[in-house]
Amino acid sequence: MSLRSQAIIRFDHATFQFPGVVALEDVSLDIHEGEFIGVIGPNGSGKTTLCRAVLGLMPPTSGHLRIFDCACDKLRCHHRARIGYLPQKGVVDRHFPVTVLETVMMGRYGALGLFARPTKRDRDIAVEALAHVGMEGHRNTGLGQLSGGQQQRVFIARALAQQPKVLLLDEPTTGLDIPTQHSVIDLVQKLHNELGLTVLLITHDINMIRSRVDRLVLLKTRLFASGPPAEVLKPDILRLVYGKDVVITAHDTILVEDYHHHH
Ligand SMILES: Nc1ncnc2c1ncn2[C@@H]1O[C@H](COP(=O)(O)OP(=O)(O)OP(=O)(O)O)[C@@H](O)[C@H]1O
Repeated sequence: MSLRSQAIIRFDHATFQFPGVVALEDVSLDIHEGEFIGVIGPNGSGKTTLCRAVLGLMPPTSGHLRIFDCACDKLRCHHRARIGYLPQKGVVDRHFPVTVLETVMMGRYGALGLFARPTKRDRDIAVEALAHVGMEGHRNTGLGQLSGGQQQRVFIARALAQQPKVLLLDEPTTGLDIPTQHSVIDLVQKLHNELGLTVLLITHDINMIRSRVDRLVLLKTRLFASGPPAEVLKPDILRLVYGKDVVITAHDTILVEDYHHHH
């Protein structure tokens, strides 16, 4: 058995519910070390729930979820600390008084405990994380002074400062212009290749990631399809999941109408 066949995240017939709502049902999914996985699906299909589950914020109501072969029913389980997380982007106040390096140092707090003083080693790890995202020259800049794309790089560095095995990104390109969206995804791909990170990337932008990921996971409350992009992105599968909202152009670009209009 090769190392690669070791599943580091394993959903086994796992169901996740909010009161009165099944958010994800009977999901069985093995995520292997070193995979680059894109998670797609329509509005309300359970993408964020999958993310919350992996972070330990939502235990399964039936079935099992194991992270690094641990059931991790405590949020503070050290296995969960090996998962670097980029939340959906909020708006950063231009005057919020925090520097780039201070932001990245927050990624060390899980390892430090909240009241321990960071050491030189913590600082070195944070600076190295900034170098990985090409922002080491901005360490003393105010976070609010940066462009949206630069802020995303800093938040990715904060996740890297955790020295994670897995990088979990929830809609990392939302609110960015198209060239910046590409540069953020390029960076994620580079980190995957160079650091050997396992990547779980949640996105609605199928075209942006289809040529980059090893595997697509298509959700619609259930795990509807999982496999290489060419196998998942078949017109009949897409029509079943997205219905009349999906248009596939002559150039094979996939357009999903109405995405996020409810937000
Ligand atoms: N806090 C909550 N309380 C109750 N129901 C919720 C809550 N959060 C999500 N849900 C429901 O769970 C289901 C899955 O939602 P989830 O947010 O995981 O989907 P999503 O694919 O991330 O959606 P989107 O693309 O719109 O962000 C939906 O039916 C949603 O209405």
